Amino acid sequence: MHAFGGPEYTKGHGTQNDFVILPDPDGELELTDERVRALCDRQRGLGADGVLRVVRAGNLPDAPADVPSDVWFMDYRNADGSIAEMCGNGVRVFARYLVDSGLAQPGDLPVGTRAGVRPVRTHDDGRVTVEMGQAKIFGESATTVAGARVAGVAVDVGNPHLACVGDHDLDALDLSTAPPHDENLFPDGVNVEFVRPLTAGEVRMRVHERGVGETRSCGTGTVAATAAALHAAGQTTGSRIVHIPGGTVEVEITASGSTLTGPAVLVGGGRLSAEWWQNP
Ligand SMILES: N[C@@H](CCC[C@H](N)C(=O)O)C(=O)O
Repeated sequence: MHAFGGPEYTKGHGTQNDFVILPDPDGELELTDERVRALCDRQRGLGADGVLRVVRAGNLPDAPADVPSDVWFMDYRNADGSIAEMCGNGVRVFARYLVDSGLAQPGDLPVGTRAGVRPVRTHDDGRVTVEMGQAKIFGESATTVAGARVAGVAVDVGNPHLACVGDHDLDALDLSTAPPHDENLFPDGVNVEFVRPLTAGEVRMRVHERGVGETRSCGTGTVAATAAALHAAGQTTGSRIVHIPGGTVEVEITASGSTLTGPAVLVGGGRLSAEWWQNP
């Protein structure tokens, strides 16, 4: 057996939005953009949509001041190395990792993110519920698909989204490149959801994620999609079952916040090669 000798990792996913989890309680790993890109690369690395570093908030210099220092902080990176404020599927997988590795007790626990602390509840059946905060609709906008304008609403779920609700032919959508967006409304880029209402209370969605590309699920995206679907139906509160290519999640939006419930799976883990980590 090779003694790989590099950092520990675990691979996990939430509705097939997949992550490499790096435990680093003291914030000692030098997590460069290049290392993140290499880890997420599906040919030269482990392959993932993003990286979740597990660090005590007090040991991460850029953790927001309102996150208590002893809270476990999800230092999230997109596959291209960029930092995002929030990742809903990531929080579920992160909480599953904390519980399964003995860093937290099952039940209710807080997870620190760049969008603030997110209260989480782990369930016995493997699902995890995350309190996602308010999904704020802050404007109307549009993108273009195959030369045609597609209208949507701008939604802030801690990170930015353009959620387009309509009678889309989701199977025919080409999301191999990023749908164009209004740079004035979304100066830091945007995650774009195409949402098709099904029967009452259910929608289907595909997503192109900022810093990643098309993914099989996006937790914050499902919350944005639900807020947009409710808005299109003239409502501000309610719930939706959201079907994404990687599975199904449940979203509820109330007057004061929102919740996301879905599965969180740990696949396995080991150690990276120390040599690869030095020069990935
Ligand atoms: N997959 C995530 C969202 C990850 C961040 C996003 N790509 C961004 O840049 O905002 C989720 O499950 O919410």
